[in-house]
Amino acid sequence: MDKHKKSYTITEMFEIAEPILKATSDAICAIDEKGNRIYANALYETMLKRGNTELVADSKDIYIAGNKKATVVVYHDISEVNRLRRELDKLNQKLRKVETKITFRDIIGKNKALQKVISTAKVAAGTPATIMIRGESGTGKEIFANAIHNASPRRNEKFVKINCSSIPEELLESELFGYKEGAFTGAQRGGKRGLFYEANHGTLFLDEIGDVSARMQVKLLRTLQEKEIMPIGSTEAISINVRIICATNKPLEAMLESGEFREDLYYRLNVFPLAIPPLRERKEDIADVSRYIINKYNDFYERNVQNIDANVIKELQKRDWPGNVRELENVLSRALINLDPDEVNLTSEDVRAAIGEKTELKKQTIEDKLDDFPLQINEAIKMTELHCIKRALNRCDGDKNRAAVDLGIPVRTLYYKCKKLGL
Ligand SMILES: Nc1ncnc2c1ncn2[C@@H]1O[C@H](COP(=O)(O)OP(=O)(O)OP(=O)(O)O)[C@@H](O)[C@H]1O
Repeated sequence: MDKHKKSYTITEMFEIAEPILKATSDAICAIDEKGNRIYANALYETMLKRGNTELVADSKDIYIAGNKKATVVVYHDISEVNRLRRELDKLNQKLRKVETKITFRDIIGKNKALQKVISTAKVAAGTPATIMIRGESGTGKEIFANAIHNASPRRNEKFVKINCSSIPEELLESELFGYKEGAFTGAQRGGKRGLFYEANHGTLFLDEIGDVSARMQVKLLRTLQEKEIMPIGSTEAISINVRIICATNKPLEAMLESGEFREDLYYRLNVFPLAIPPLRERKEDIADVSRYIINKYNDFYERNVQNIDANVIKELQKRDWPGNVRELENVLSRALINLDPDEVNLTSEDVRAAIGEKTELKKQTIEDKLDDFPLQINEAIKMTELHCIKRALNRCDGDKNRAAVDLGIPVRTLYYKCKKLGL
């Protein structure tokens, strides 16, 4: 032992260590061998006074020259850790519900036409045939596609979905078929597997199939005929085994007439047609669907609605629901969010308020968008013209004759405007 080393009393030791003990985020106190408190840091006072704090404590005895001189107790505040743990548990519960596979039992409605579609879909699920689902937006095309996949022999393989209308043509091609490394500038290293490849042995759901361009229709037809894909920039075809389910809200038969949709592709896709009726044609289902939605979202929004007033259903049945079940789901979700967490009744006032909120919101977004327009009228008109013309040309695959008809202007005016706007 170092003879020159000064020996300290336990109290002096705490005084020396004070700056360190003060800097920690734990509450610390020390008790001498007689049980008297000889030290407590500032946090000790505040943390132990806060009644609801969740704490865990550790203690250690301190010996000097073999004699026990004090016991130090360290308290950790674990309320934040516990809060996060509870949050995580809740999220995990929600996630488990979301991950639960969608089945035909999730498609609610006793309406005869809907029940007929469900039974046809069940038969189709057992076959490898291509299925074409028709129906307005929000009628349940995607849940049907999911339920079919989960009832099919491919249920343990992947279900891959792509919305063909939300992606520009060049991107759609690489998304679907993939590309080889170096196929084009900006192509990622190692290339990219397309969704057809991803869905191999499983199901590929091509949503909004009526919106694919003429060129992509040719590529899709070739893929379905040959059962192989050719990634962009590659010379080697890859065999694939994919079940196709597609959906659209477009009048495909009229598009065949006008030449916008290929007949050969139509017949390849339309092997098992399923047409989902809109909600306004099955208003008798609104009660069951609403109850299902409330049950589904009660947990999600941490609400506790147990009763739906009879007037609510009457009120809901009066509407035509152009956005179908999705719109009904949005209205009921908003009504739930606005309720008190303990409220057990959903009244027609709650629903009316939620419907009203929606119209207000819609108005606001349009106004907001207009707020971003240039102040100068000429500039604003130019911007609108540019937007309308681009949209029409896109929809008509660059065909100016058809675009001019859609825009309601002579084709010569369209040529002139395109030149002026630099298109
Ligand atoms: N019969 C039904 N029973 C229960 N929920 C339904 C039913 N139909 C639709 N839904 C729900 O409505 C919402 C919209 O359904 P989905 O996305 O399948 O419609 P969609 O026809 O594919 O819409 P879009 O054409 O806009 O892509 C989803 O949350 C879905 O779960």
